[in-house]
Amino acid sequence: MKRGFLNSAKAQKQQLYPAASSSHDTAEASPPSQELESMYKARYGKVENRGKLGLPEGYTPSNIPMSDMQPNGVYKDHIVNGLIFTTLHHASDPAGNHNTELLVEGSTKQKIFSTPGFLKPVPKPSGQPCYVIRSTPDMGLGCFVTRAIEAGETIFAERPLLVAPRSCRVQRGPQLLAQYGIHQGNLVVLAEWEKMLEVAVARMTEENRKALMSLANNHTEDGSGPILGIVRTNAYTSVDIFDGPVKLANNANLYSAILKIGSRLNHSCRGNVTYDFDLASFSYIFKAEKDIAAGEQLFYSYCDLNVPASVRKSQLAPYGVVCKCLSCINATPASDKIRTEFEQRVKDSPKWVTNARANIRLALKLRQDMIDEGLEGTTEYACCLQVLCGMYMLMGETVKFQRIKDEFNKYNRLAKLQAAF
Ligand SMILES: C[S@@+](CC[C@H](N)C(=O)[O-])C[C@H]1O[C@@H](n2cnc3c(N)ncnc32)[C@H](O)[C@@H]1O
Repeated sequence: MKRGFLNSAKAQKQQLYPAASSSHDTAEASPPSQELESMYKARYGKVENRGKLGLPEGYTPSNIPMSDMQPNGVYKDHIVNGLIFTTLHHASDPAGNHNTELLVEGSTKQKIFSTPGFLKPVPKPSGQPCYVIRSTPDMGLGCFVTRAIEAGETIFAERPLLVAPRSCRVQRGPQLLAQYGIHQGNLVVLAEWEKMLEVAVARMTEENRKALMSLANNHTEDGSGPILGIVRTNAYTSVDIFDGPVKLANNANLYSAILKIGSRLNHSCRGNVTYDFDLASFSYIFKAEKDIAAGEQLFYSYCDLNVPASVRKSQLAPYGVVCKCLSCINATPASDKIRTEFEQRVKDSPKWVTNARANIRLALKLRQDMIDEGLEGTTEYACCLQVLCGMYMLMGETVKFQRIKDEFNKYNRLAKLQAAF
């Protein structure tokens, strides 16, 4: 999936805890070469078929030890290759089926565990569960809502099943590549990383292990083991959790999170769901970004929204997704122009307010274009409504003002803009 899979610009939100020794934002930095050498980046998405090339003769995968189990049924922490196997466990869940298995650097574990209020309960949506996972005709399993949902409503929230580094942190990675050559060396690195993931998965409760192992796997032909294949098909890149003080280029020090429900969300370029990660409860919170009718499928965009259909197609291709959303099947040069220009048009729109009567058409056209492209869930759409409200207010059009204001209030539940009316 795009965005790591979920790796697009939209998902690149600010981290929720500050960089330890940096007063400024998490500008991307280049990793020191030694650090880069010690990690091997597995490409997410569907990678090439490596044909019949197998593991090198004479290579035997490392044996990674397990730790002892504590009386509460949770395995003790232990360190292998500079990473800690640890379990997020909440006393209120003795069965442990809301546990998260973490495979993290020690300093990262410390940052996570020292988050103020950690570990809060997972936020509960109001009312009964309102989603179901079921088959789709052409996308495998998907997640559907069982009742009408309003824009801004929380649909579900969950802790990840597993959080592990995005890159394969194996011991002697560069040496393995040098010893076995780039192709077989890569296979060895993938096999070594699988061994680490095997231990993380062995530490899970049976229910969580089953949930993880039943997720989709597109990486069956590239040398990934069964767990790494699932991780690479289903991972949300956790932009809030990273090693060291700053995020490194190419996501090298970020983490992947695998979710039981969230990893069942299929892609659409006209998505209806967005998510936030809350570090204090260590949970992903999924919210409707549009009104969703009972029975509709939930979709999240794996690709960038502000690019033409051809670019979206190429961003999605590595993930085995051929998008058949209305915006893709009905794409025209005009719809591509809307996609590539809507952000700039929204940026320009506050200028229109000074001459509201002359410019109201521009604002109405912008709103309609965004609706046509299914972009109502974007912050830009709420900005556009805010501008329209300002224009109608200045024009003394109270009925129209009220109608757009009601719509603005709905979409602003997620956008959280400061409204001046
Ligand atoms: C994270 S999984 C989503 C859930 C998955 N459908 C399942 O059965 O568990 C991602 C995979 O779902 C499939 N998928 C997602 N969106 C799709 C779409 N719009 N069209 C076709 N397949 C899609 C692709 O195989 C993709 O690699």
